[in-house]
Amino acid sequence: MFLNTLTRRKVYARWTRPGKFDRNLIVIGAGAAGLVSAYIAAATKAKVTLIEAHKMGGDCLNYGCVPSKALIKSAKLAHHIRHADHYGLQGTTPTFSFARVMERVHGVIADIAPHDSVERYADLGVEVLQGYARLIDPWTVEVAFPDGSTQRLTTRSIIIATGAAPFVPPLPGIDDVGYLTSDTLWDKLRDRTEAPKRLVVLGGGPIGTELAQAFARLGSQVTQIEMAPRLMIREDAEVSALVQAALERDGVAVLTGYKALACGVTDGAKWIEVEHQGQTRRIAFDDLIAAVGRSPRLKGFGLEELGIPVNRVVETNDYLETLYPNILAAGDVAGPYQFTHTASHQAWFATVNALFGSFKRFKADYRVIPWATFSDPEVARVGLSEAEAVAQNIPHEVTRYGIDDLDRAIADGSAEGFVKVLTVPGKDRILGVTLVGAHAGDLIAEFVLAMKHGLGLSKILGTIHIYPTLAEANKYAAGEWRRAHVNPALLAIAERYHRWRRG
Ligand SMILES: Cc1cc2nc3c(=O)[nH]c(=O)nc-3n(C[C@H](O)[C@H](O)[C@H](O)COP(=O)(O)OP(=O)(O)OC[C@H]3O[C@@H](n4cnc5c(N)ncnc54)[C@H](O)[C@@H]3O)c2cc1C
Ligand SMILES: NC(=O)c1ccc[n+]([C@@H]2O[C@H](COP(=O)([O-])OP(=O)(O)OC[C@H]3O[C@@H](n4cnc5c(N)ncnc54)[C@H](O)[C@@H]3O)[C@@H](O)[C@H]2O)c1
Repeated sequence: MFLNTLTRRKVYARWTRPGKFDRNLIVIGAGAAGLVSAYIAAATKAKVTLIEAHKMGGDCLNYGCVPSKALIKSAKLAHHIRHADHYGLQGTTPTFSFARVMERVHGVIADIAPHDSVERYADLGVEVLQGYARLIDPWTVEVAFPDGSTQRLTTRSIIIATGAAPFVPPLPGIDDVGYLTSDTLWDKLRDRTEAPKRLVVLGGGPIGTELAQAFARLGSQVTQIEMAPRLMIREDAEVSALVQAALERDGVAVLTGYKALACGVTDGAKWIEVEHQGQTRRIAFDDLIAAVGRSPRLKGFGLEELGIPVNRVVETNDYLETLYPNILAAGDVAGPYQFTHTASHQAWFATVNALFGSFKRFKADYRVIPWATFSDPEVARVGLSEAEAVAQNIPHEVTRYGIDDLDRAIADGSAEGFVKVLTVPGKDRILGVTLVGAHAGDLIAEFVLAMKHGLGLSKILGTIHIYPTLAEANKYAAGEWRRAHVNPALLAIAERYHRWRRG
């Protein structure tokens, strides 16, 4: 669909281009993608307007990364109190008010909110408008303000950064039983003195897995329902197995290969009907969290009227340009990833291409994309997984280091997990890393740097890592690779040399 320049020009033919523009850039949506776009534009002295319909900071700050990680922290502490005997203390059932935990979650959001606030961005030189934006033509955006007034702005370029919203599966009865999503649960559960008693978590992706474990640790009786054969299907099967075992230890009933069919209320009691290998059964619950994926926000702001093609995400080319090269997209709405850090990463390409594309355009670079799921143990990945390498027929070698062997992990009582490194056969060049263990999301940074800058495992092995740290796992993994690649001929010579030296 993205043809030559002539064809591209044709898409503008039905519109009247303004003689001049009020702004260089309008950014729609103030989540990670929009904030970073506006920041870069202002830093390069462009006149930029950022339009947000709801809350500054978008999903990550208000409904996603921030509240979930704050909840996970309280849950981990509850877990440690419960299992304090592992550390020579007396384990006990934690007593707490769930409302206080949620109060802390909201406190954390409030503490971080100034980073993404209207005031901060205004100080940086961004014009921030709080209203709903709609594309009128390729250069005009209309803002509808909460008081009912509207304003039309013209701009040379536009970045669509409208994000994604939780997908709610169309199960019969789901509206009658009521459900929570990541958008609603932080407010709806805010004043509860106790965590939901019987909680169903629908979905075994990162959201479902992080929340299922956190709520179980905070006292909920959790049933997690995933229709795929295993949790966290994008990761290798051994990762899914390890995470499932960890969740089960925390009391989560993990049902994989279970399809949700319907929900209902019988005599005031809520249930969900699931099907597994031809058998159906009902699971009673008090609350249900739908965590079965997030759908990009594509409707209601002019994409249809402008004829901008969408296919689950806004269609963009390598430069993040839509059908109209002056309208670009970044973040969850553009895909293919749905992470805060990929949204910010794309924002750089979208903004630079929007503002300076007439001189030089940059292709969005997806070569080294890391992510982590903040279960306990954490799961972090960069590059290829073993299953992907096999499926794509990519020649590779696998090196493993078991974190159960790591001094610091043993001392910390977190001796679980592994580092798995895929390399080019016979070389130390890294193709991908999967890291499972405490702080895996932090530890993987060294491999991300190595991959990004072409450093092989020998360079990691040759780097001093502080003893005793979890980060030593990376070095030991590199050491495993080295041991498997010693030159036997050289070793034989060394052995003869030592024998000769002994006389
Ligand atoms: C529970 C949960 C946990 C998560 N944890 C992590 C994590 O640990 N790490 C991680 O990297 N990612 C995590 N994510 C994903 C992360 O939150 C998203 O990838 C990220 O927020 C995407 O940023 P974005 O800018 O693309 O979109 P958003 O943050 O969704 O921002 C889009 C903004 O656009 C606004 N908007 C939409 N339409 C209009 C319009 N027409 N006019 C004006 N404004 C509009 C919306 O109100 C919204 O504020 C998590 C998500 C959830 C739900
Ligand atoms: N730590 C992180 O970085 C983090 C944390 C949370 C979310 N996120 C982002 O948010 C995105 C969305 O996360 P998510 O977990 O909601 O979605 P997901 O698409 O990753 O996982 C959803 C899961 O639900 C299952 N499912 C779908 N319909 C179902 C049904 N009817 N019954 C049972 N199971 C069903 C799917 O098989 C899938 O495994 C992720 O892809 C990720 O990019 C990131």
